[in-house]
Parts: sequence; C-alpha cells; structure tokens
Amino acid sequence: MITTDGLKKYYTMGDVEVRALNGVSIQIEKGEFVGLMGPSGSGKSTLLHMIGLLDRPTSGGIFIDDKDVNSLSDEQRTMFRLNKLGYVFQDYALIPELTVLENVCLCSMVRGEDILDYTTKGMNILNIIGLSERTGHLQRELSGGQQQRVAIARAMVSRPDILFADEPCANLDSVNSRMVLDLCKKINTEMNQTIVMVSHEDWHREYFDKVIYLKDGVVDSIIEM
Ligand SMILES: Nc1ncnc2c1ncn2[C@@H]1O[C@H](COP(=O)(O)OP(=O)(O)OP(=O)(O)O)[C@@H](O)[C@H]1O
Repeated sequence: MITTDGLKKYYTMGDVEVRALNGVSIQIEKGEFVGLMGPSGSGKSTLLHMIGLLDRPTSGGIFIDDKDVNSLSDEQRTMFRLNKLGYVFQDYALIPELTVLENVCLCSMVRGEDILDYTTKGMNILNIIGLSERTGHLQRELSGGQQQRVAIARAMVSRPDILFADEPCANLDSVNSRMVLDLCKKINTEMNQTIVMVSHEDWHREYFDKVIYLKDGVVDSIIEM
C-alpha cells in the first residue's frame, strides 16, 4: 500500500545540513498496524510527514497504491490527503467551542455536505469509538484519553485508506494510552484500517503487526511481531 524507495530528507540550518532521512526504503501493506520506532531524532516524525504527504522529500520515491505521489501537484496532494488520508497528532487539535459531534463532523460541515448524512456518519463512528454518550460535550469536559479518541473519530469519519498517528499517547498516562491503543487495534482489526503510528514507548510494540526501527535517518531493523 505504501512503498518508499531511497527516501531522503535533508534540512539546511545555516551552514549545517541535517540528514533527517538518509535513504529509507520500506513497504507497508494494506491492513497493517505499523509502528515507527527509534531514538529521539532518528527521523520517525519526518518519515511520517513524508509518507503522509505533509511535506516533500529531498529525493527518493513514495508510492501509495502504486501511485507516484511525488509527481502530484500541491493541489492534487491536498485532494489526495482529504480523500484518502487521516491524521492524529499528540495535541488532539480539537476546537474548544465545538461539541464532540461538531468536531467530528467539522470537515463535512465546512464542505457543505448534507447535515443528516454527516450527523449519521459522525454518530456511527462515535458509537464504534465508544463515545456516543458524549456527543454534546465540549473538549474541557473530556479526559485527555477521551479527547484523543474524539480526534481519532474525526480522522476516521471519512474512512481514510491510511490513518497516520504521530505519538498520539505522548500526553496521556498509561491507562489512557492503553485505551487509545486498544481503540486503534479495534479499528485496525474490525475495519481492516491501515495505521502507521510513531511511538517511542517499548510497551506499545505489543499492538503493532510490524515495527520499523529507525536510527540516524536510516532503517535499523524491521521486525514482524
Ligand atoms: N523542520 C526541521 N528543520 C530542521 N531540522 C529538522 C526539522 N525537522 C526535523 N529536523 C531534524 O531532523 C532530525 C529528525 O527529526 P524527527 O523529528 O523526524 O525525529 P524523531 O525520531 O521523530 O524524534 P523525536 O522522537 O524526538 O520526536 C532531527 O535531528 C531534527 O532535529
């Protein structure tokens, strides 16, 4: 589903060149729950941003469903992201003035879709995610774990082909982290959802089908769990 070929991302900071990715070739299959792991600064978030089309590489290929996504224009990449990809970040990025249901449906609301259609879709995903009794709550009335689950619901409502998660448990205690990971595992197995997650917690490995370890911008090892 995702293939990279010799992917490089170099940043220039004044006179210094930072080689965040230095030739990464990986494959991620449909339906896999993949962990990107490795020490701080090894390039995990950079790799997620490249394959999630949030940034462009310096060189190397990225193919999603055999499509050469590097060759897409900025506008085509935006459409590709909107139609096929979902994202969850560590800071939830919910809008505090909106209810849970409104946050989940925000994209559909902005697009001017039919209110009955998107409300039904929003309720369905909140049911799956176990927050159907919280639809009218505001962000401040939810725990950190619940806020992250709303963010997952918002990412999942459009049924993306791939869900990208960058350290979604970074701000959560172990109980809430487990709830979020259990949820990700559930949507991975029950909805055959492909998930790529950056993590630096060793115990998260038990949730992944495959772990890609990075070190100094290259693949150190790939372990099928
Ligand atoms: N926008 C940027 N400009 C310059 N250097 C950057 C930029 N983004 C990342 N880097 C550098 O690239 C390297 C890889 O960073 P990245 O954030 O991908 O690592 P990481 O493995 O996700 O780290 P962490 O676990 O600490 O989040 C680091 O040396 C980082 O300082």
